[in-house]
Amino acid sequence: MTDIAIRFEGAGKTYPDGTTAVEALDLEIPRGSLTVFVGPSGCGKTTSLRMINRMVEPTSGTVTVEGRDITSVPAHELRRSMGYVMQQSGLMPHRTVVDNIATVPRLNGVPRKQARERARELLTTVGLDAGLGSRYPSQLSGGQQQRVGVARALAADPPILLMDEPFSAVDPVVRQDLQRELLDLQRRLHRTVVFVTHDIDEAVLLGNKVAVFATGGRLAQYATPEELLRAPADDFVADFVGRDRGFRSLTFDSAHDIPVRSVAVLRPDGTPGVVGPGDGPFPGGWTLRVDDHGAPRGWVRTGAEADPVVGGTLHRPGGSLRSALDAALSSPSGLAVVVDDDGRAIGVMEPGEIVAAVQDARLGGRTPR
Ligand SMILES: Nc1ncnc2c1ncn2[C@@H]1O[C@H](COP(=O)(O)OP(=O)(O)OP(=O)(O)O)[C@@H](O)[C@H]1O
Repeated sequence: MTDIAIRFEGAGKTYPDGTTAVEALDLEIPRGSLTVFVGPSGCGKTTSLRMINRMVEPTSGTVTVEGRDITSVPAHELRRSMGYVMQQSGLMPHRTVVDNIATVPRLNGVPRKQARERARELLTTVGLDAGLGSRYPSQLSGGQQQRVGVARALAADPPILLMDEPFSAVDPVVRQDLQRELLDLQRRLHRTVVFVTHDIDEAVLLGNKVAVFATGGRLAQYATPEELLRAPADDFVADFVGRDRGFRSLTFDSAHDIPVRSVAVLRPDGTPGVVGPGDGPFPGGWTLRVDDHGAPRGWVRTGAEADPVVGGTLHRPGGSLRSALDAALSSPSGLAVVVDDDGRAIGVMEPGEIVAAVQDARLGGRTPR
């Protein structure tokens, strides 16, 4: 067995009205990976996804799944071997949540009781209370319905999961939860997931590989998120990925070369102290207030009697350059606070040293545009 689960070879789709939805597509999707199809509206992402389960038949070329030309597999059989999740969860309104999830296993001959038991288990897998199983879809929130959609797609334990803009109809907060849970799920289950979105941030967050489609159904670039951000293949990809891509790509650079400096601290009982590798001088003229456990509680000007200015994200050792930069930019003192796994302050990073590291990262290996 190769490590390729799905292979498009010159696979194209031209509709009878002459619209070319997908130009001859060559693409290999590795087994166990999460591959994202991304691009503007109408560029052929959904059509390409649907060619995998024969909801759309290519007009040229072939699609193979696990080495088999899919036209040799009856469409209904093929679809049962793949989970499918779409934007509107597509749940059947007159069936309970549990029976919705159990649909495909029942079609595959699993006895009702067993299928329902498994359905309840799956509810917990996707982060829902098993008690919701007896409700009807309309009695769930949009985010809950999408989770049920994912549970239903997983019910037959398919090796391949096709997801067509599954999170785009829910609000941004719920969407973030769903994205995090999908990543979590994928870490445990290692399915071959093909995920369609028009949101580049979602693509970069979720994808092991990202296929960027351009208008007219052309594949503009197929790369890891990191490659995409660092070296967009052409102007179309560069524009689509966006101007702040350099900033986003810092997520892939480590901050480990930036020295952690010591900082003056003030404990709740008023005793001054120092955390960090040395005993000064302390950068920036600021003192960090800490609580009894040493967790940061805000900044005061050294020597000044004032309420601390709170705020700022925290950086952890091993974190990315972006995390260090975020911590500095959001810190009232301009110093990035570094904390250990227990949240205790262990020092600071100076903004000048962070910026120098950002410049180094940009010069080393970035394609200037
Ligand atoms: N049945 C059809 N007949 C004719 N043209 C079609 C048909 N289905 C889709 N198309 C066209 O094919 C092109 C690609 O459509 P597709 O749905 O794959 O795009 P998409 O990238 O998924 O878009 P979106 O993000 O808007 O869902 C579009 O121009 C669309 O209008």
